[in-house]
Amino acid sequence: MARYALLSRRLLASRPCMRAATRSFATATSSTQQRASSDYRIKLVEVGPRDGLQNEKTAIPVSVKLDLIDRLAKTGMTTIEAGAFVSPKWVPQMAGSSEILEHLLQHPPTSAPNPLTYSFLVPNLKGLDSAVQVLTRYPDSFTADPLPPTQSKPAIELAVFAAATESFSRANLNCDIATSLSRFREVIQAAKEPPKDSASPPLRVRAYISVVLGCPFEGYDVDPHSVARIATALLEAGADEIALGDTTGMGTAPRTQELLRCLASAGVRAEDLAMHFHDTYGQALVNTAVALEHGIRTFDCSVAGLGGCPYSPGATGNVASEDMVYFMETLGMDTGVDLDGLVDVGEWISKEIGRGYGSVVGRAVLGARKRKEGEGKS
Ligand SMILES: CC(C)(COP(=O)([O-])OP(=O)([O-])OC[C@H]1O[C@@H](n2cnc3c(N)ncnc32)[C@H](O)[C@@H]1OP(=O)([O-])[O-])[C@@H](O)C(=O)NCCC(=O)NCCSC(=O)C[C@@](C)(O)CC(=O)[O-]
Repeated sequence: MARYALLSRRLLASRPCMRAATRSFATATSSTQQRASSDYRIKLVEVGPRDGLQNEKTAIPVSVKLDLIDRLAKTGMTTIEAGAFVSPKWVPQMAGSSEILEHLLQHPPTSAPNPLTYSFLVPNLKGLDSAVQVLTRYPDSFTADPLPPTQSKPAIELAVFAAATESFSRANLNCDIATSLSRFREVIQAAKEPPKDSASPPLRVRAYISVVLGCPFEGYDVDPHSVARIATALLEAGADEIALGDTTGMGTAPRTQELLRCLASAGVRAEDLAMHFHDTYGQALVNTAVALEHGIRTFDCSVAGLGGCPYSPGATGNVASEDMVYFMETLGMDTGVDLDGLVDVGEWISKEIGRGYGSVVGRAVLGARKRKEGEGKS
């Protein structure tokens, strides 16, 4: 009963937003007046330090991860996924996440141009407990909501991660979807309603749903209605945002559209959604365009196109942040991110972890810089 009451409330509340969603982004221009409108403002979630690095085979020192986070913050990125409180047996690369959180709280951002949020994955109460142990040692060093950069205090956000198929849920979380949802309900409730004597404020919780457009084990036919049911369950549990993960990069424009229409019919508002596209088949920006048309304004991306889930065989990196920023800015959307600075970070981290530079835009910007230098010399 409560579920239906909540759904109908969401459905009614979603009307203005759905009208905005149908307005075409193709008419966007970069005039100051239009860019000031929130419809043209894009929130990018930089997942490089977590999703970008979790699948790397050689151990990356915490100092490099911290350097990466710091450099990304300076480009204007407002939300940075900084680590994951998951089992180190499952994902060894995320083992230093407590250290990372502790360092970020001890060293507040001093030169980030925008309010900053650091996000951390938690798969269960044990992960939440590990995060809270650090947070309670520094109760005055963070907030739940982003503050102006002058306040030099980051916001901390947590993220749970469900899956749209049973096979992926078992591979990634070692449990079925129903069990994962009941665990996440507990995590979300504990994060949002900390005990009265706790030093931690209620925290914002994002909820991922992986493999929404294709599963490495079950193929392309992921039922959008199942995704809508899981999204609704997570929102009803108190999640602040649903991040739809095209983990395998199998998503196409028509199927992205079908999925988003199905979610809208189920009463899930565009403003409660974020898109997390991997670029395995080069469709991430096309699918991003479809999501923009649906009114979605929050997008995940990873510097230098790093990334991949260890439990999604064959999937490659997230859409590169450099490509995303360039794409958005050419549409007249405002990301608040300095593309040149981002390319410097992308080039640096690629060298640091011994990979080729995986951003098409990044390589083009570097090429243009080189040509300009050549012209200057001749
Ligand atoms: C959920 C579990 C832990 C279940 O794994 P399990 O083996 O069923 O857990 P368990 O409760 O039976 O515990 C087994 C051991 O793990 C420990 N343990 C248990 N929980 C934790 C914890 N939080 N932190 C640290 N240690 C933990 C626990 O203490 C115990 O240790 P032992 O007694 O053997 O020494 C495991 O499956 C896991 O860690 N999975 C995470 C996998 C992962 O991180 N995947 C990548 C992130 S998701 C992703 O990339 C997709 C995304 C978000 O980017 C979106 C997209 O692209 O789709």
